[in-house]
Amino acid sequence: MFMQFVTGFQIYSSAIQRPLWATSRCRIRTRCNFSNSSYPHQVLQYIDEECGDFLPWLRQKSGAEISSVLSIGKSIYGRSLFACKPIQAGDCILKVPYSVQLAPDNLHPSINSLLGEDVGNVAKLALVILLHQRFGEASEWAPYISCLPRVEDMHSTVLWSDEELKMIKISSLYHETLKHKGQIEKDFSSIKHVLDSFPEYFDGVTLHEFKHAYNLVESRGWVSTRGVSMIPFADFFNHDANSETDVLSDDFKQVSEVIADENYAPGDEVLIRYGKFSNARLLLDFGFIIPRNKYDQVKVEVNAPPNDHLHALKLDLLHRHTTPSLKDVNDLSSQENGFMVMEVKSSSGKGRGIPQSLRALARVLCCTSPQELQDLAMEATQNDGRLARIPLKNRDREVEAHQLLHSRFSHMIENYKAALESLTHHSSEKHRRRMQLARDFLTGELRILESASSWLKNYCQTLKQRESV
Ligand SMILES: C[S@@+](CC[C@H](N)C(=O)[O-])C[C@H]1O[C@@H](n2cnc3c(N)ncnc32)[C@H](O)[C@@H]1O
Repeated sequence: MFMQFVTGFQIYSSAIQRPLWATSRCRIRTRCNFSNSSYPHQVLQYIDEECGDFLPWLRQKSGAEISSVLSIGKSIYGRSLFACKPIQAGDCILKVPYSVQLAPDNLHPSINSLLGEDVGNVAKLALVILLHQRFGEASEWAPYISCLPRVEDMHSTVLWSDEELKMIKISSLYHETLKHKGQIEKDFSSIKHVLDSFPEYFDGVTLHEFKHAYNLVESRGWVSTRGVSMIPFADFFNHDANSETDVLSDDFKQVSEVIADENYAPGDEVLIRYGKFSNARLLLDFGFIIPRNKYDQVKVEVNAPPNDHLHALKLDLLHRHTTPSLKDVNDLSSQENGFMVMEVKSSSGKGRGIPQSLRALARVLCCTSPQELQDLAMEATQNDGRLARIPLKNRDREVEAHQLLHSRFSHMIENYKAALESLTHHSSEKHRRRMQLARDFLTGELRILESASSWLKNYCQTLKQRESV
């Protein structure tokens, strides 16, 4: 649930030897809107006033220079980091010692000792944040805590009301969100007795406040050797799916570092990649989506019809062949009863984006006799053990299998269109923003479904044409 965080000295060493070609890639850059005067003046104009004392405080607390090339500003993504001096690819642009990172071990032992084993690191770190929020100006972390966003400005779906969540009911993200909300509520119940034991610190903490702290951790924390860590300053980086820049951790030197993956001019917003995340994942954990996100994927469910007289045989066959090798090479794996579908770039290409395992399932579901099923089992044994991975010899049946998928996709497309049409104007600013997020999110998933549907339609037509020749 966090941005990916590469740990270990070895990975760190290889990261700074990044090949030079990485610097010439084309990527999205956000520039601040400066006037025409020279850049040092412009950069100074752009410094985020609210964070004026933040970097000097962090420098003093750590006893080390954090960054001499980045300054804190604001972009359309909220608080952001900008180059204030020229940066070359390969430069180390930021170093944050572990000693000034917040982690679950910052929780006082008297509180920690009361927590059960079932309480995870995110909940523990959320408690650390709650504690320092309560201390206010008296907290030694106040300059950092005061820079964290207010709950009203965060839009992760775990913070959406039941009414708002209905807008995305059509997507698997709806159920993912409910599951995640359930986990947060469970964690809150598990720590409630600790909150009650320390009324001087936690008096009146509500589930809503806990959720806020929990989502602060999920949207800004990195998995680390300390479990999960909040890395002040590094968590002002915004996300760009095309960036190759990660936050790296060197356990030997006890420091987190960022190495630039390309050149930046003063005034450029410096962006990193949190991970290769779909929009569902971005919206659940971070509260935003990326239009035309190249890592986007939609969960599609296809079930065996229970009234099929071969139902039991088919399930048995599928069960016997559901081994780890069913995973597709491109990691488009089958997930429980769902399949993750990505955009199919060309309707006349190979159909990359539709998992092979989904097409295999459709081939099995279309069999009408035990003999056909046996033939598939035999073919799998003679090949690599995977079931129905090659087109069926019976071309009609191959068309039928893909028509079955096509009708499933068409049905989903109709439902997505209806869901999009039902999103009507709303008056409150927060709700309007979330409605726009829902609209953009569903539009992205619809685009994927339509691309897969066009490919399936084209595949069936091509097979039929070959048959009639
Ligand atoms: C790690 S914080 C980055 C700093 C943040 N902008 C701030 O104001 O403190 C992650 C949050 O930044 C915002 N964000 C980051 N990248 C974004 C992007 N590409 N588009 C929109 N919002 C983004 C989202 O609100 C996300 O939850």
